[in-house]
Amino acid sequence: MSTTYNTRYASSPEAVKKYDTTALRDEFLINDLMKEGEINLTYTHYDRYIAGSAVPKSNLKLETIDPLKAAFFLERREMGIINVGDSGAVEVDGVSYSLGHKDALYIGMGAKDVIFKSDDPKKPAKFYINSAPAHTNFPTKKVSLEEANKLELGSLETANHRTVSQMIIGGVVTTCQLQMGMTKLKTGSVWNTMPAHVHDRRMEVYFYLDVPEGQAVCHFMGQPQETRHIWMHNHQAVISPPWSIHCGSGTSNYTFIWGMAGENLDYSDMDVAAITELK
Ligand SMILES: O=C[C@H](O)[C@@H](O)CC(=O)C(=O)O
Ligand SMILES: [Zn+2]
Repeated sequence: MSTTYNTRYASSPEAVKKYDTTALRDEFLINDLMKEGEINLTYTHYDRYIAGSAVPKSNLKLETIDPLKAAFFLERREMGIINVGDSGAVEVDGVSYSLGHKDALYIGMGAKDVIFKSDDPKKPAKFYINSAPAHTNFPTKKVSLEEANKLELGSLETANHRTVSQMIIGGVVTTCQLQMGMTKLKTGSVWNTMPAHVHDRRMEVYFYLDVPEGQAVCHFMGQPQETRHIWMHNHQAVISPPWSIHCGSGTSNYTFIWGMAGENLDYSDMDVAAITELK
């Protein structure tokens, strides 16, 4: 078996108020990503969203997992992939898409064979994977970082100057409900998604990368007036419930991949929490 998974159930905000550090990390932190020679996935009960990784030494074939009750993984799902490692390829029903560092691939519902490959097993590709239920097939498409829709947000004065690259999003690629992109903080800026927001219509998963050796990112979650934090290290992900803020501050600048699914495809559907009101 090259494809393994674990399950995370959904938590209510009332329950989460009482979680200690261990409970919070057990529920929301994904800390088993980017293991060489494996496809490992976390199946969440938040919009049935899946987050995981594939790091091929030799070719890794995506297998279906039990909770899908599907003949093949993408029978009723769509998938987004971003390569955060060295160059590789994803073969979809015999068509090979080469993905360099930070290239993305959207795979539409119905694709039967998905195979992850590294160009050089000594310098493997590291594919970060998100998947959501789908209702129809939209064409598979590669999106490079250059092709992404860019938003320049924040400022150095407020330590949140960053570039959001919307990679898998309407206008760039058509999806059923999946949206993914990458946000890079400029040197000297440490705060992502500040002012923070909730969007109760949509869940989100954050994957932190390019965190320099010896540095870390403190991820904030919870209702705006009941916040909690999770210390995150490079190549860890965190599940963000729809009722929760999701922002972070690092001990240096860093990059992260956000992915979401839910009720609508309107990226700007966010309920911003005033900074002065956070508790
Ligand atoms: O709902 C959108 C997601 O939280 C991210 O796109 C926000 C983000 O990257 C940022 O502001 O830094
Ligand atoms: Zn968000």
